[in-house]
Amino acid sequence: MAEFKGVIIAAHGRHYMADANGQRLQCVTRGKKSDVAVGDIVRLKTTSSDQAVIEGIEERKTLLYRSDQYKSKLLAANVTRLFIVVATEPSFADDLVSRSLVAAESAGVEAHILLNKIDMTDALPRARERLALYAGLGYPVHEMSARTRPEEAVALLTPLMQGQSSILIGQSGMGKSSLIQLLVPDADIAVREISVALDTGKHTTTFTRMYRIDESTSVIDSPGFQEFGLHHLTEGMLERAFPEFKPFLGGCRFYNCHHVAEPGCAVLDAVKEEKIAAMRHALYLQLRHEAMQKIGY
Ligand SMILES: Nc1nc2c(ncn2[C@@H]2O[C@H](COP(=O)(O)OP(=O)(O)OP(=O)(O)O)[C@@H](O)[C@H]2O)c(=O)[nH]1
Ligand SMILES: [Zn+2]
Repeated sequence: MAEFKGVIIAAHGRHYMADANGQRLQCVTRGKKSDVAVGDIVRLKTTSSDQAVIEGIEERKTLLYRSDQYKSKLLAANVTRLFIVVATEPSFADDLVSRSLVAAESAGVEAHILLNKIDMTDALPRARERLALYAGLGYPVHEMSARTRPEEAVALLTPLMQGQSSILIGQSGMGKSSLIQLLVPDADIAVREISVALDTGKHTTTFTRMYRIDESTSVIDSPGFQEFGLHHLTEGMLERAFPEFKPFLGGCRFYNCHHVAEPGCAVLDAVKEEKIAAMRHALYLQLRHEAMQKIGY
């Protein structure tokens, strides 16, 4: 049987769904391997009319993943743009926004922030104020209301997503599902089909899936997350994932400065002078600490 190519459009544990020229195939990997991610282009061999085995993974352009002390979890492959969905209410966690930005930077993925629920005007000024930090770092922040101004939200997002492989991530309750519904009107049906095929039962929101919008445009919906571990990042990757550190990186007294407590550290000086936000430096220290806890996977 000849090999052919497909794209992984859903993953649930070690069960995958691939799309090969419009045909949906349930897939498994050979052996115990589970290193396949949604968005991967895979080489397949059919085993029955709607099933296939994954023989290999084509080289990835990008790979987003999370990790804790013990293991890492692939989030999505070949993504070119990451959208972090936040809302005026409930309020969002800066820690998760920054971790997502660090993940995007280290994967070479362009990150944007979507501020949803701007109809909740009481909470809007505070949300804007908090997001000014990220806008100041160069991350585009786009405002919308999925519920009260859906057409405007679609008009804003369509050109941002055109020709891109996007992923939407966000904490629960920010309106990510509402935005996906606007962008992919038949998302519900697609999800039901996939969850029957992959036998995910009621857990329709617990798996990552990709929707094709047109030939060159796709969007990945990933489950809401409360934690975003980045234990896999090395110190060198970490400092480069904070764009605001860049102007200062060559300026430390010690060439191998860790920017923790060293004398003559240009990064620490910049924090003192408020050129770098203290909160972001604190997260850098936290991520550095986490990376050192890595047990090896
Ligand atoms: N006021 C207002 N409410 C919104 C807006 N967008 C979504 N909501 C509401 O916010 C709640 C959460 O929206 P969802 O789209 O389910 O949020 P989610 O981020 O997908 O959350 P999970 O499904 O828990 O991951 C729902 O009650 C939506 O109706 C908006 O623009 N304005
Ligand atoms: Zn330093």
